[in-house]
Amino acid sequence: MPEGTGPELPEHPQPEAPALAVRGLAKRFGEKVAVNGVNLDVPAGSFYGLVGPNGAGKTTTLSMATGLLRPDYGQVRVHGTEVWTHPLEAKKLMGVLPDGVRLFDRLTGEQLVSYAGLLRGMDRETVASRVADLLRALDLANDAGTLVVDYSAGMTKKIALASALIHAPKLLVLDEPFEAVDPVSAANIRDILHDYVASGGTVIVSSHVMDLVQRMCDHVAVIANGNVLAAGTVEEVRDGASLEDRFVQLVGGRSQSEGLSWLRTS
Ligand SMILES: Nc1ncnc2c1ncn2[C@@H]1O[C@H](COP(=O)(O)OP(=O)(O)OP(=O)(O)O)[C@@H](O)[C@H]1O
Repeated sequence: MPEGTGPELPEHPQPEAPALAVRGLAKRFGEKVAVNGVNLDVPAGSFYGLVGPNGAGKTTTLSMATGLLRPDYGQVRVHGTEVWTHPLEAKKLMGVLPDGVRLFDRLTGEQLVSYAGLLRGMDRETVASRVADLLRALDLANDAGTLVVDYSAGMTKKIALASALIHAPKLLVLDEPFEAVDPVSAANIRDILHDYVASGGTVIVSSHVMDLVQRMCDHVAVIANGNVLAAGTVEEVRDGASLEDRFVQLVGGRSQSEGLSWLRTS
C-alpha cells in the first residue's frame, strides 16, 4: 500500500483533500480481476503519471475513478467529493479524456467541442471564444469544419482533449493523451498541461512512454495485474535509476528473443 494511504477515507472531506483519492477500488470481469484493491492519493496541483504494462488495469481504474464504470468495491473522491454518490458535483470538477470511447463523430470538430461546453452549462459567447482558442492551440483551426469521423487518430485525440478542457476543470484525467499525436502537437499539449498545473490544476495521465512520464510528471504510480506496485514522487519511485529501468524491475516480464527463433531470416 502506498505511503500515507489508509484503508478508508476520512468520513468528512478535509479542506486540503487530494485532487483524487482512491481506496480499495476493485473490478472483476467474469473470472478476470482487472483491478484488485487500488489505493491512490493524487495531490492537488500535481502532474501525476499512471504507468503499467498492457492489461495492467489503468483504463479500468481511471474509468471507475471518473464515474464512467461502476466499481465492484471501493471509494473515489475528487477534491473531497464522492464520485459515486455525488456524481454531478464530482463530474463538474473533472475533465476526462477516456480511452477508446466513441465521440459524436458526425459533428464537425468545432461543433463537438462547442457541444461539450454547452453541455457543461456554459454561455454561447464564452464557448465560442474558448473553442476558437482551443482549436488554435491544438493546431486544428484549419479542420474546424471537418467532420470528426474524417479526422485522423491523432486529430481525434486532440479534439477529445479540447472537449475535456473547455470548462476549465480542476482535475484533468487523460488516458493515453499522446497516443497517435505528432511530436509538435505533443509538445504543444505538454505546454498547455504544464501551464494548467502551474496555475493550480491537477493532471493525471496514463502512458506507456516512461521517458515522457519521467520528464513531464512530478508523481507516478506503477500498476501491474490490477495492483499498485509503487507510488510517490517520480524521484522516490525511480530511486536513482531511470523510470524505465525501475519499471522493468518492478513489473518484470522481459521475454527472451530465443523464443521466436523461427523469425530469424538467416
Ligand atoms: N469490458 C471488459 N470486459 C472484460 N475484460 C475486460 C474489460 N475491460 C478490461 N478488461 C480486462 O481487464 C484487464 C485490464 O484492462 P485495462 O484496459 O484496464 O488495462 P490497461 O492497463 O489500460 O491496458 P493497456 O495499457 O493495454 O491499455 C485486462 O486483462 C482486460 O482484458
